[in-house]
Amino acid sequence: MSVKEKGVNVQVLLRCRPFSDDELRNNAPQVVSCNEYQREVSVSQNIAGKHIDRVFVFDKVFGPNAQQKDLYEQAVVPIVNEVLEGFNCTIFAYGQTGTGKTYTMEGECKRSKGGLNGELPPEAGVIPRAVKQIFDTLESQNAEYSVKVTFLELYNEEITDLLAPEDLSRVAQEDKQKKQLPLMEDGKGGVLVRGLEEEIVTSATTHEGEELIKCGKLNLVDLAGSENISRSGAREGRAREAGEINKSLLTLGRVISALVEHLGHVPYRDSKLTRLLRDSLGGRTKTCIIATVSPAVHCLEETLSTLDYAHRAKHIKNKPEVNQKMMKSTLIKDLYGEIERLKAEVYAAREKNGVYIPKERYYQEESDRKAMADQIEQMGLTIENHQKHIEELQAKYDRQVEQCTDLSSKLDATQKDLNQTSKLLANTEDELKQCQYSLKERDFIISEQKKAENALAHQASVLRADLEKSQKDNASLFLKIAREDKLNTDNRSTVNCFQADLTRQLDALSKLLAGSTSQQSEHLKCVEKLCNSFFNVHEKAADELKNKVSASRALCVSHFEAVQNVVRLHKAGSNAALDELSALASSHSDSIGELLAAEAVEMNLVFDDLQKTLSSHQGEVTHLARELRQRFNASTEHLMDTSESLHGFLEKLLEESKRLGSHATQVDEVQTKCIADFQKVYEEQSRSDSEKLIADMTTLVDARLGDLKDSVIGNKIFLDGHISTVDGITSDLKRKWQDCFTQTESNFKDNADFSAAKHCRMELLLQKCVNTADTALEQWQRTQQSLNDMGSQHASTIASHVRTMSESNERHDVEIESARLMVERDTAKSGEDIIHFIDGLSEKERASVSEILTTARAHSETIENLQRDHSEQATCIEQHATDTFRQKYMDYEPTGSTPIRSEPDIPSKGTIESLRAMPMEALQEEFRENHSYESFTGKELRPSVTPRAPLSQIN
Ligand SMILES: Nc1ncnc2c1ncn2[C@@H]1O[C@H](COP(=O)(O)OP(=O)(O)OP(=O)(O)O)[C@@H](O)[C@H]1O
Repeated sequence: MSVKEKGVNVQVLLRCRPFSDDELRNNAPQVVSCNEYQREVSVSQNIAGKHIDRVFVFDKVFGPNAQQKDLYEQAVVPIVNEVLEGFNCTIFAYGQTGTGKTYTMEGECKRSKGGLNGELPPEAGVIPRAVKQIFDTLESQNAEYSVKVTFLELYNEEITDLLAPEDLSRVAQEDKQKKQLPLMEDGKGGVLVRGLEEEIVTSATTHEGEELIKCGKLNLVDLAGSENISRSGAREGRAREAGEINKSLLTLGRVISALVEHLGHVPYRDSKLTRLLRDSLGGRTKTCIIATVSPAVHCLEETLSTLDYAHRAKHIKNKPEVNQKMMKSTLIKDLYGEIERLKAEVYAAREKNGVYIPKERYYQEESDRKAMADQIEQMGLTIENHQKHIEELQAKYDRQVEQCTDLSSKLDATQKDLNQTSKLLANTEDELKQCQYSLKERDFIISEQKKAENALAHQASVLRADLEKSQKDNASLFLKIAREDKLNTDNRSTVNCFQADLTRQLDALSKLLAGSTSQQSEHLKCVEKLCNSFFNVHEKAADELKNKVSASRALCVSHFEAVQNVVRLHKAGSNAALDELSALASSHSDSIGELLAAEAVEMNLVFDDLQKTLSSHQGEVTHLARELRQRFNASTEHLMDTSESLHGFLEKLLEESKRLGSHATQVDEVQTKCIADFQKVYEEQSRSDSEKLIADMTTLVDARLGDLKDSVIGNKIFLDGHISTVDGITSDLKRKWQDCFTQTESNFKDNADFSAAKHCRMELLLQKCVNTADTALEQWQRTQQSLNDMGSQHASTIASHVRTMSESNERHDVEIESARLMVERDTAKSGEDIIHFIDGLSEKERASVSEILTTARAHSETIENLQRDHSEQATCIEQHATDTFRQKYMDYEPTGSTPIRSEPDIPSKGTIESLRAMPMEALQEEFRENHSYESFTGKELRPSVTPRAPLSQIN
């Protein structure tokens, strides 16, 4: 497998800063020590009185004494070279606040003066050095190049362009929103910051030669402090800031975990930082993390956390690729495209007629917009329906109002008619009263006449008695009193005069009576006519009234029915609306429930995931601890084995030494034997060969043998010494080994204790995490339950409300119905009452009118009778008086006895005149004085039905 396929691990460097002045002043103990050669960082800890060291190995380690230049040359130069080769590279600093991230990345150029010949000051950090290297290299290559720089700040999840023109950066705080730059997918799996200022730093003169263009990118990132948010002093106002920073760093941690553990889903999208660094973490960029720590004890916890974090990040594998080299023409084409796009953007920005948003958000917003449009359409339809309904109701209401107005105008007209009729009735009643008054007046006059007639009759009878007495006296004196003839003649003439006078009077009376009677008859006729006309008018008015009342009743009924229909419609409408509301509420509640259920499922998944992760972590930690222990045990065993094998080896060595000793002895023996054999052979040969030569040879051999013997002995002595030395060394080694073994064993035990303690601690932490997750789950379930309860409560409240409303509608309907029935009944009753009343009134009037007519007729008859009787009586009186006078005065014979002259008591003319009835006007005057018209009531006006006696007895 090639490197490209396998991937390259993220390079992790560790830099520990020197003690700060404060820390030095406070004599802060050192807990971090760096071994740059071994690339190790060890952290000393004292846990429960035990001293424990933790060691981390990184790709490179820079201790407190490491200079900026050292770090740059050892770690960054190769990276910048790779950038110049066409790779994309990222260097980011990670660590607690105040541990030197900015110092490492930027350095302290401002404080320090630059060196000669454009040399950077020794305090200059990675960024200025990298920039210088890039330009130096490009210049030295004498190549055509172009360098662009972008400088952005990611703060509170908001990206700000630090290269934006100054006037823009000076805008008010509220305008800052506009300046925030959106992060967008570039469509090639990467991200770009839309609208980020690109500064072209410098460009060498153009050389038309090479057609291929290399392109490399270097990202230099200075992260925020990695410490706990609670300790960063983030309170209240800064909570969001802390939260957002924390979110970025937490997401970065999660991304690293996901990459290290090869999880399927890497949550790059959860923060802008991870979106920006996406290609640097598990992508095609070469990445170098510079972890910075403090040596002081008070930062221990954060230091350990940073070390753990950085150590984990070591396992991230990136697959760096050289950026595609492109043809100049293609690049120019691309650049033209880019220019066009930028032009469009500038135009849109200038005209403010364009908006740029991420694709996902666009699609999301598009779908939201569609859903909202549908909803709005539906709502529009509902509103339209409601509007129509309202319009219908309004039209009905208007019609009802119109009908009501019509009815009220009709009612007014009827009222007016009724008033007129009432007036007419009152007038007619007045006229009737007047008539009745006149009748009474006439009755009174007639009774007065009767009284006068009676008085006259009485006077006439008195007169007759006196006359009879006088006639008797005169008859007795007739004879004697001749002289009284003259007187008698006078008497007769007086009587004749009286008779004539009486006749004249009676004639006048008769004439008066006849006139009065005819006047009365005329009057009565007039009354009758009036009564008839009144009756007709009244009947007509009553009929009309009756019709009007019936019509008004029918109208009322129809009106009530219409109202009831409206009410029914309204009720149906409101019931439908209420049903709709209820359905809507329940659907809302259902949708909330569904949403919650969906959310719950998702949350449960998340929690399950979390729990699984935690339990897998727990299992892994346990496994790790077990493995660690096993490894400890294995290494202990291995050590034991090694020591035993070393023992065996040493013993073998001893044995070998001993064997060497015995071998030397054997050699010695063999040598001795060999010498003896040689001597023997020599002696045998010496007997046969030249003696001198043999003697010489013998001497030589002897000497040689002596030498050999000496050397063998020396060898043996040396070997013995060597064996004893080896023996000493071995036993020494054995002892030392024993010591070392004991020491290692105790170390292992310590380590095992430490790891057990850590294991316990981790288990505790994991348990806490699990508990937290459980609590969160419970909390979530409780929230869900309460939300569900709330939803159903809400729905039931709405339903009960709807029920109450519909019940009240029903009640209202029933009430309206009963009211309608009651009104209808009352109206019918009152109409009938009116009709009955009018009928009764008409009946009464008819009766009274007929009674009037009867009375008038009787009256007229009586008057006629009176007139007839009167004329008969008058004739009779006249006749009787004439007969009586003629008889008395012609048949008178003297008796011879002259009675005593007596003066007849003849009423005087004045007396007789006083008996005359008063003139009509005087009688009317008297009647009116005694009976005022105002106090006059119809009941008293019943005319006397007893016919008055005619003036029959006057004479
Ligand atoms: N290696 C170093 N050698 C000398 N001084 C250092 C070193 N590292 C850091 N310092 C000093 O420590 C102080 C804090 O460093 P710096 O501001 O770079 O920390 P930081 O991690 O960037 O903090 P923050 O997260 O708040 O930005 C500075 O005064 C800096 O000069």
